[in-house]
Amino acid sequence: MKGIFTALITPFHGDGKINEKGLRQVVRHNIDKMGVHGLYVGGSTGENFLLSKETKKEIFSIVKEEVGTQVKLIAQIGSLNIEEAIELGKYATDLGYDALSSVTPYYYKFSFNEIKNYYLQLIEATGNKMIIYSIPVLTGVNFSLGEFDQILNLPNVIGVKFTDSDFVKLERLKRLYPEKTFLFGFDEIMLAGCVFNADGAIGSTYNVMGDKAVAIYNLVQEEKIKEAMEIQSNMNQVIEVMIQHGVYQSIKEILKLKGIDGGHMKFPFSELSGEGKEEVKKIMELI
Ligand SMILES: CC(=O)N[C@@H]([C@@H](O)[C@H](O)[C@H](O)CO)[C@@H](O)CC(=O)C(=O)O
Repeated sequence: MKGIFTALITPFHGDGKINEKGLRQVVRHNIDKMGVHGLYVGGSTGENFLLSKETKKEIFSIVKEEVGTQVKLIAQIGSLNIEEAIELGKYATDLGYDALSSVTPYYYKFSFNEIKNYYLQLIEATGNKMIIYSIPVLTGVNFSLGEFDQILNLPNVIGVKFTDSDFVKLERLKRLYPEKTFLFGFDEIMLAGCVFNADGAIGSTYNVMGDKAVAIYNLVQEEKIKEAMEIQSNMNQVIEVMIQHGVYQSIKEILKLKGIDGGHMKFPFSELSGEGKEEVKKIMELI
């Protein structure tokens, strides 16, 4: 479970239903053109938390059918509803997903023990490998090192999707748990994550710049940091525009300009503005 994983976007039709043709094209683009090592399916980027259980299953199924065993597949199955999370986890496991992932339970201010029991129940019920999706900026859940120690020692926990800029904690975790996998979650500083011993990265922008992320990942292995920094800087010029106009919307627009059906957003997300389309067009030469 090392390398670059794309947090897969989900193309929708205007009525909010899955655009299957577009989804298959996006999967093919990630494998054949971006050359990423795996796909992280059902994450934030996939607009997952806006979807019904049935739609989530439809996505897991289409993606697995398109991918086969060409790249590694991680299914983000986390939900505030534990029964739904377990059902999705069993479904993705039965489809043959290499590992599951779950966001830390959010919205209510759960205690650490409540969060630990959530993962225990999920792991026991699904019987698959588990990657903890830690994203304090969106969930407010920020494990201490001691709490990470307990979480990482739960059965079947193989690692963490570390979407956090606390590099001291990242370096410490990898040093204390060298056998666990830490996949970095901020694309704009993924070079720093890899230099601080992350085992790779998971990110939304890799749908359109995954080749650059793979190049950075490889250059870090070769200790060519200066070259890697040039690519990271180039990526960040694009990401700046994406953040200004909507990351997911910008990704779908870039794909469309490349002839791939990125589809619509899921309500209540708005579509990319006219200004955003103009700004995205201007940065196409950087991608
Ligand atoms: C909130 C969010 O979408 N963060 C992205 C990043 O890839 C982010 O889009 C990127 O760093 C640009 O800011 C990922 O960490 C999220 C992710 O991997 C997911 O879709 O689950």
